[in-house]
Amino acid sequence: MTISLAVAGASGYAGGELLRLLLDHPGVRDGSIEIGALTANSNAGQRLGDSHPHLIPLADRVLEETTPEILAKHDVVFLGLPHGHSGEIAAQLSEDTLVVDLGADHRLADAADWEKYYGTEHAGTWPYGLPELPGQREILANTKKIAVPGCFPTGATLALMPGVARGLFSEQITVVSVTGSSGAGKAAKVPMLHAEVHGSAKAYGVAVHRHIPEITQNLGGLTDAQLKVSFTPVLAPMARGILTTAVIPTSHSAEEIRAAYAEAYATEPFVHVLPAGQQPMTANVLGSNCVQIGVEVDATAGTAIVTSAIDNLAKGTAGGAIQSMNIALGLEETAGLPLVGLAP
Ligand SMILES: NC(=O)C1=CN([C@@H]2O[C@H](COP(=O)(O)OP(=O)(O)OC[C@H]3O[C@@H](n4cnc5c(N)ncnc54)[C@H](OP(=O)(O)O)[C@@H]3O)[C@@H](O)[C@H]2O)C=CC1
Ligand SMILES: CC(=O)N[C@@H](CCC(=O)OP(=O)(O)O)C(=O)O
Repeated sequence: MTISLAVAGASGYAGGELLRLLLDHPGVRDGSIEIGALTANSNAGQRLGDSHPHLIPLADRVLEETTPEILAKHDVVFLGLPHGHSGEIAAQLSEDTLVVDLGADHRLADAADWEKYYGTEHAGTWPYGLPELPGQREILANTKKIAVPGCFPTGATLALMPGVARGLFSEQITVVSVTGSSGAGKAAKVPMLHAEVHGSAKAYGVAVHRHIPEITQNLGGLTDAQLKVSFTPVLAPMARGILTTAVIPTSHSAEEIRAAYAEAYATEPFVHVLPAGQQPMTANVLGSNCVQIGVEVDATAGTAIVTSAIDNLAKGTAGGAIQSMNIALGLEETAGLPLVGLAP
């Protein structure tokens, strides 16, 4: 049986990255998965190649309107839409359709958190598409709805998970993530122009970024401790990549913490804990679904310093979405997901 798949928001960065990865998915290559409708908003009626000239095999496909009727004809629907647009569309799709939401709409469990940080009505909560979380693969293998994590929560959660779950850190967690500008999407305006971003770096969303409750939710689910999570994103002059630095008071040694991380991630295909003294670099993971993690301790300060590097568009969005789709469809989890980055 052929699985038919649609991508809503195909003209955007997340939709484009999904299609780039899907084109090399073994299911697409052997014909068992068919790329069906590609939909957009302002670009509907245009060629996909006008939005994504790099997607050469699909360049002449015409983008359709994003309607439930067009999406409903498919077994799998990816929603790469701005926040607040997935809930209404998803509600009009069949219960049997595997819907993978790349937006934030279904990530948070607490409606009050959603309303506080997003300012609209909460659409509901779906199983969270981070397979590395304890017990999550089983949940994803038995669901038809997946909320793909935000890019910062992916980098921060994977950087902190083993230390928090094993009680190696204190409750006060400080996270700073340096990000490339593609995280803001194609529709971003003046603040993302080359002249504004090039040769400069700036913090934004300070103390109010909407990924604070998502990171807190992920880490809070791993411990009974009352975590206090501070998160600050920093925009850097690069297109892709997120480098996260987490600083957490600890009384444990670097060797002990690194051994705990190595053990926790020993069987994870995409998570790589680096040896002592080696630090993650965004270039090492670009274009891949991989995460690099560095673990050090500053004994003088009494803090662990854990760093992680991801590609925001790959493991941080489209790659993570395909990884969860693979699990939900009973396919090889790593299918179609590059294990090697594009460095230098
Ligand atoms: N970029 C990233 O690194 C990450 C993105 N995400 C999430 O993925 C989603 C997509 O982000 P991204 O691709 O970056 O954003 P883009 O702005 O690049 O793309 C948005 C897409 O949604 C379409 N769209 C815009 N408005 C509407 C509407 N009213 N109805 C239907 N479609 C609409 C656009 O169509 P058109 O261009 O034709 O107007 C475009 O295809 C967002 O929810 C984002 O938060 C999550 C993690 C990381
Ligand atoms: C550079 C930049 O602007 N990045 C975006 C990250 C968006 C994202 O990954 O996540 P959502 O799916 O939750 O929107 C931001 O900080 O809002």
